[in-house]
Formats: sequence, structure tokens, C-alpha cells
Amino acid sequence: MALAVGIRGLTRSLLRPWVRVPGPARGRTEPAAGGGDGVRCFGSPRVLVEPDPAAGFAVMKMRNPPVNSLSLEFLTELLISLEKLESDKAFHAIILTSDCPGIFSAGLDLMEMCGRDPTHYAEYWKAVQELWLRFYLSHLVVISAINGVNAAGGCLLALSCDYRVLADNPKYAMGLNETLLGIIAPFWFKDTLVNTVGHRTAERALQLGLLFPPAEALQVGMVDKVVPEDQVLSAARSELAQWLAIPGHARQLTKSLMRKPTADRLLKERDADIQNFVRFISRDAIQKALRVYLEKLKQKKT
Ligand SMILES: CC/C=C\CCC/C=C/C(=O)SCCNC(=O)CCNC(=O)[C@H](O)C(C)(C)COP(=O)(O)OP(=O)(O)OC[C@H]1O[C@@H](n2cnc3c(N)ncnc32)[C@H](O)[C@@H]1OP(=O)(O)O
Repeated sequence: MALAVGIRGLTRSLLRPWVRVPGPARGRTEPAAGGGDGVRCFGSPRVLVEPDPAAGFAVMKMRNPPVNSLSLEFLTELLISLEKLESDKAFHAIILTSDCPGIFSAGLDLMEMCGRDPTHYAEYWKAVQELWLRFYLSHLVVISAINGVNAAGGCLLALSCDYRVLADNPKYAMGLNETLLGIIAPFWFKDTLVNTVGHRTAERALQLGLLFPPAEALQVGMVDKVVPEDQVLSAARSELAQWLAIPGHARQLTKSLMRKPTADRLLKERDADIQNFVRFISRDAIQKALRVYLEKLKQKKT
């Protein structure tokens, strides 16, 4: 099985970095996220980046409709956007949000984990690991402005940020609901949750596959602030000011001090974790459970 799938190689083969943004943003100058004028948006088909270099941050909008499920291509585009902002000294922070109404992210793309071959599963899992590692350890301040429902892998992405603002809508529940699908959140999903809400809350949440509505998410510490829906981005921007006022090197080293031990656990066992995922997801019983879950999602419409 080819485990040595390079995300950078994958990246190069999938898309040219900074393709022109399709859809409404293509080729026109939009007001920058922080209100500055004349700054051109950039991005890729599934990720729109609205930079405000004068204010030192960019808004990264996920737009992989209908539900921002984290397909291999989407993961790759998120990574490219992050890399681009990290390598530009003008940027110190990112606000991560969704461009899909009512949905932050439905988590990992079930189609990537269903009916594919082991090589694909390995490649996909490596990209999921990479996304977590890169967001979790980013030297930038990353704040998520969660403007929709946010399940499993999508919740992991938000938990990897430094601060979370959630829109106050009872439909916008978030959590690691893997057990509801008959699958298991891997140890690094679990560690990220434990680091955020503590062991007891994480234990109960993970076993029961709980999705917390805003008031409960706030109460258990899964998010840091709940605000009216139309204020999610402005609240994230206001919060950013406090983070950007701290000397960058001190904040970055402190972040690393807090997070490196958790990331190192995966870095040490990365290939074993991929093999474990491939074995698990390839099982007939797991494939069947995923198909049944997908079928239920489709049936709820009829
Ligand atoms: C050893 C370790 C082993 C394994 C570890 C694996 C870890 C896994 C992590 C994950 O992230 S698994 C994914 C978990 N996600 C979910 O449970 C969310 C599922 N989705 C929903 O609950 C809903 O779709 C919704 C997000 C609440 C949105 O509801 P809405 O009514 O607005 O949309 P609808 O359900 O009709 O969906 C539209 C469309 O999208 C398809 N869909 C939804 N979620 C996914 C997904 N995660 N992956 C792929 N496709 C998804 C859904 O089937 C519909 O498709 P259709 O239009 O063709 O019917």
C-alpha cells in the first residue's frame, strides 16, 4: 500500500495555486474582510480568501456546497490557502468561516471513505492528518466564526483554531458525532476535544456522539462565545484585536508549548495511524454502516 503520498505532490497535481476565484468573486475587487478597500480576493474553487493585509488578517471562507464536506480536493485547497497566508509576512491571523448558508461543515466526506480502495483511503487519511496538523500548529492566530451546523471532522477543524465564535441558532449544533455513524474518533480527534473541554465532558460527548447546540457548546467550553447570527464575523474580528496585540513570538511559542505534545503523538505514529484507518474503514461491517448512514441522509429528504 502506498502510504508515502505527499500532500505537496498531491497539491501540485490537483490545481494551480491561486487559480482565479470562480463564481461571484471572480475577477472583481471586493471590500476586504476588515473593511479595507481595493484588496483583491483570491483562492481556489472551494476556498475564498478575503485578505485585509493592512489589518494583518484574512477571512477564509469554505465553499464546497452543499455541506462543506471535507473531500480530498477541498482539504488540499484549504491547505494551500493556509500555506499561502502563512508564508506572507503581512498576515498574522485568519478567520475561518463558511460560505454555505446554515452549514459550517458536515465533516469528512463520506464518499471518500465508502467503496474506495485502500490506496485511496491511505491518501485521504494522510490529507486529513495534514489538515489537522497544519491548522492545529499554525503560527497564525486562527479564529473560527462558526455560522452553521458543524459535525465530526468539521468540528475538529474548529477545535484546532485558537478561538471559536458560534452563531446563536439552535440548529447549529456541533460535536464529534462519529459513534452515531458506527465509527470511532481517532486518538488525535479525542485529544483535541479533551484539550478543549476536559476529560469527563469529552468522554461523555464522544461515547454518545453528542452534537451540542450553542448554549450547551458554550457551557462545556467547546466554543468561547455565542453571538447573534449576523454578528459572528464582527465578533471574530473584535476578538482578533486582543490576540494581535500580544507580541507575536511570545504568543506563537506559547501556542507551540501548549499544542506540540498533542501533535507529536500523531507525528510519531503517523503511518501506523494511516494503516489503522485503512484497516478499520475497509471492514465490511464499517462500509455497510457508512452506506446505511448515507442512505438515511438521503431518505430524510423524501
Ligand atoms: C480509526 C478511525 C476510523 C474512522 C475515523 C473517521 C472519522 C470521521 C469523521 C467524520 O467527519 S464522518 C462525517 C460525519 N458527518 C455527519 O455525520 C454529518 C452528516 N450530514 C448531516 O447530518 C447533514 O447533511 C447536515 C450537515 C446536518 C446538513 O443537512 P441538510 O438537510 O442541510 O443537507 P442534507 O443532509 O440533505 O445533505 C445534502 C447532501 O450532502 C450529502 N452529505 C451530507 N453530509 C455528508 C458528508 N459528511 N459526506 C458526504 N456527503 C454528505 C447528503 O447525503 C446530501 O446528498 P444528496 O444531495 O446527494 O442527497
